[in-house]
Amino acid sequence: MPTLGVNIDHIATVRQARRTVEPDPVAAAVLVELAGADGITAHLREDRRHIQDRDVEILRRTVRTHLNLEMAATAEMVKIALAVRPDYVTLVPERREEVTTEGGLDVEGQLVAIGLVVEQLQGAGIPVSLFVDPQPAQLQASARSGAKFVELHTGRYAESQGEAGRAAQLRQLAAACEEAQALGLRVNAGHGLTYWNVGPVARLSGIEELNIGHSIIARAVLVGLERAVREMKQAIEAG
Ligand SMILES: CC(=O)[C@@H](O)[C@H](O)COP(=O)(O)O
Ligand SMILES: NCC(=O)COP(=O)(O)O
Repeated sequence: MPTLGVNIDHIATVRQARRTVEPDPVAAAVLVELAGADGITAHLREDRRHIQDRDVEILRRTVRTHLNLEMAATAEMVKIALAVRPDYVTLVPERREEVTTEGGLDVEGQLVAIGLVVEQLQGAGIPVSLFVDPQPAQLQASARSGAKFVELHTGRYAESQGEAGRAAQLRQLAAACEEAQALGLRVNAGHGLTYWNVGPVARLSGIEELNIGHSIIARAVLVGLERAVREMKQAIEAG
């Protein structure tokens, strides 16, 4: 059964809508952990559209479970990660004009650059996860990069239409889980997972952690964080 990492980016989205101080993602992380989350994920984007540097610095001092810092593979972000020292880093692709993360990292095409970032972070004792599409070439390149983890991008599964489409995407994710483990990679998964589609992904063999954000925060707006987190844990356990 995978653990649950809650991505609190969109607590910060509400705050940034007025460029004010509330709701505070740091306070949200405390409530999320009290509700039973197994980890906190925060994505410090280069454009700072939601999570701010201050959030990450304080989260490092307050998170009691584990802190996953999502970031682009840039010198600026490496410097921040080496200073903050999250429990692990997930390298994700970023484009300023994107609404949210679109595809996975092109590890195959950027193997040298990504490998250097992996070496810098893991050399400093910070494990690295690579956010990749569930494709053999990307998994093989991820293993060559030296990264400890991959996080399988579940966006295409989440957006798939109809039973046949979902089943096809799930088969691809299952095959990717198997190949990643055979390559010696540890496996997480995330993006676009909801209360309604998380079950089949939670049942895939070998996934250690599901990173879920938008769907939980969207429900929390209506019913509160504690219930939203608890119900996502239940949805994962129900499988
Ligand atoms: C990589 C991924 O799918 C998310 O963790 C990422 O944080 C999405 O970006 P936004 O939170 O800015 O939508
Ligand atoms: N890496 C996936 C993540 O942290 C959350 O993605 P989403 O659930 O907000 O789509």
